[in-house]
Amino acid sequence: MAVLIEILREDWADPSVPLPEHATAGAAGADLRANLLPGDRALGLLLKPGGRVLVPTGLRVAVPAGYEMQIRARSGLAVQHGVALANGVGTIDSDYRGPLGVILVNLGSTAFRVRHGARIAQAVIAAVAAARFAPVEALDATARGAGGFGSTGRD
Ligand SMILES: O=c1ccn([C@H]2C[C@H](O)[C@@H](COP(=O)(O)OP(=O)(O)OP(=O)(O)O)O2)c(=O)[nH]1
Repeated sequence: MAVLIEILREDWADPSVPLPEHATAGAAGADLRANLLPGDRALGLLLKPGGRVLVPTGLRVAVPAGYEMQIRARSGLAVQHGVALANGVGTIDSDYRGPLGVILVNLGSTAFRVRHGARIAQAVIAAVAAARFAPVEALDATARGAGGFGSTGRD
C-alpha cells in the first residue's frame, strides 16, 4: 500500500518540473529533481571538484508520523560524475515543513553542472521505530561480544 506524501510547491518553483515519482513500479526511490531559483535556471549550478551545494527542489513535504523520507544518491551520477550526497543519506523528519533540499558533493575530478529540472537524488519512504533509551548496569552476552570493525577477517 502506498504511503501518501503531501507535497507543497514553493511559490517561486517552476511548475513544469515533475513532482517526485517512481520511475518503475518496482523502484524503491522516487526521483527528486532540481528546481532552481529563477536566476540560476539558465546556467544551472556549477559544482567544482571537491565542492558542495544545497540544491533546492522547490518542494515542501509532509511525511506521515511513523515514517521518514530518506534522500539517497543516484548511482548513475556517482559512477559517471563522482557526484554524491555530502550528508550520506538525508533524513526528512515527519515533522519537518521547511524546504526540501539535496546536498550534492562533487567527489570527481571535473566540474559538474546541476541543471534545472535534472534528477539529482531519490526519495525512499521508510517506517521508523521510536526509541526509548534506558541506561542499564550490564548488557546481555552474545556470541559476537565486543568483536567488530573487521574482527571476522580481512576478506
Ligand atoms: O538532505 C537533507 C537533510 C535534511 N533536510 C531537512 C529535513 C530534515 O527534517 C531537516 C533537519 O535535518 P537533520 O536532522 O539532518 O539536520 P540537523 O543538522 O540535525 O539539524 P536540525 O538541528 O535542524 O535537526 O532538514 C533536507 O531538506 N535535506
